[in-house]
Amino acid sequence: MITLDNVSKRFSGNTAVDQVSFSVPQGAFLVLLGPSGCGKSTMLRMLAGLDHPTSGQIRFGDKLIADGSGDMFVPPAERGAGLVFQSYALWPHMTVAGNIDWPLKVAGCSAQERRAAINTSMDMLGIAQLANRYPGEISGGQQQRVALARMIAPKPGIMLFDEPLSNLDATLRVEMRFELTKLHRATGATSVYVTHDQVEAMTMASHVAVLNHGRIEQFDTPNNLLANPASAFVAGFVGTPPANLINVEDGKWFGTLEDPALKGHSGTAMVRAEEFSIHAGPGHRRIACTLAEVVPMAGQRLVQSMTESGQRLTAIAEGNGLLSERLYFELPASPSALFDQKGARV
Ligand SMILES: Nc1ncnc2c1ncn2[C@@H]1O[C@H](COP(=O)(O)OP(=O)(O)OP(=O)(O)O)[C@@H](O)[C@H]1O
Repeated sequence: MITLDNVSKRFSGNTAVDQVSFSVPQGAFLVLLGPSGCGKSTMLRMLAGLDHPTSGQIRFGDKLIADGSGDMFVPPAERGAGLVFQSYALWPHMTVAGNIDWPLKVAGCSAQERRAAINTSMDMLGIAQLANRYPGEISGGQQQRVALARMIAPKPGIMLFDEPLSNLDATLRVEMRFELTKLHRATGATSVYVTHDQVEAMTMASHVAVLNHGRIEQFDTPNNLLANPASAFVAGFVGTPPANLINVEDGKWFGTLEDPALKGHSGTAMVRAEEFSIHAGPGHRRIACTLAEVVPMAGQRLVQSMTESGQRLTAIAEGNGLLSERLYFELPASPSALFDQKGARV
């Protein structure tokens, strides 16, 4: 179990992590998800022991490993946590096997233990045939596999990942997502994974912490984030495509279309792309748009368009029918969720 209790991290006046509390059970796959600069890496670095919290407490199981008061700080090497970064950080003068061996050697394992751990972790990542090559002689994807094998060789109880797939191309990323999920299951280690890619989060996580400006917007399962976003920020960040957030003024969609379902509300309303229907002409509950972009997606089309007031809307079009430049998006009978002017769910 990993527990954070009111953890904050300030860098000379700048608050990177702001009073974060959560707990995940042993064996969880926690994803820290959020836009650039929201504090994900700082949280991971505090778990790894590379940064000290300014206040609050971090526990692995029952053990206090860092306390903002400064009274307790377990050094990185004694936390039983392995770390993999976006850059593979392999030693260029050591072979693949030598790189994997390095942390085992530092930990003082016997030659026999080391040999067994190197072979097991190379087998798990499917890189045994590369054992005697140098990092300069293997591809980027293979280097990332070596970095992962090096991380799991000492059998860490906690695996920490900082955007490990961002240097890989799209096809390799999909393959490695699958490999990472397999690795997580096979090792049983609790994983914490930093990304700004919500597809990675949704496919791999058991728990997701959505971060914004150093604070947790929502801590939930991937399904609940999609079904019940706690804030406008979450609704506009997760999902493929993310939901539309439509401006509502005094009970009127876009400030112009009055609707009893919005009575008295000002803020935003959530409409998922699949809840709009697309029409060629005007009508009840329809808003005029200009076609901006059409993206084919799994037998359907993602249609991006712009309203006259400049709001970008996304809808799903079935089939291959021709779409004219002038379109009308029809609103559903009621919004899936309403958010107030500060973005909180109402
Ligand atoms: N060593 C540091 N000194 C000062 N400010 C820092 C330091 N490290 C991070 N920050 C600041 O803390 C905030 C959070 O940074 P952090 O790297 O944790 O964000 P992130 O969500 O991981 O971003 P990215 O996805 O771009 O890596 C940012 O405003 C950043 O500038």
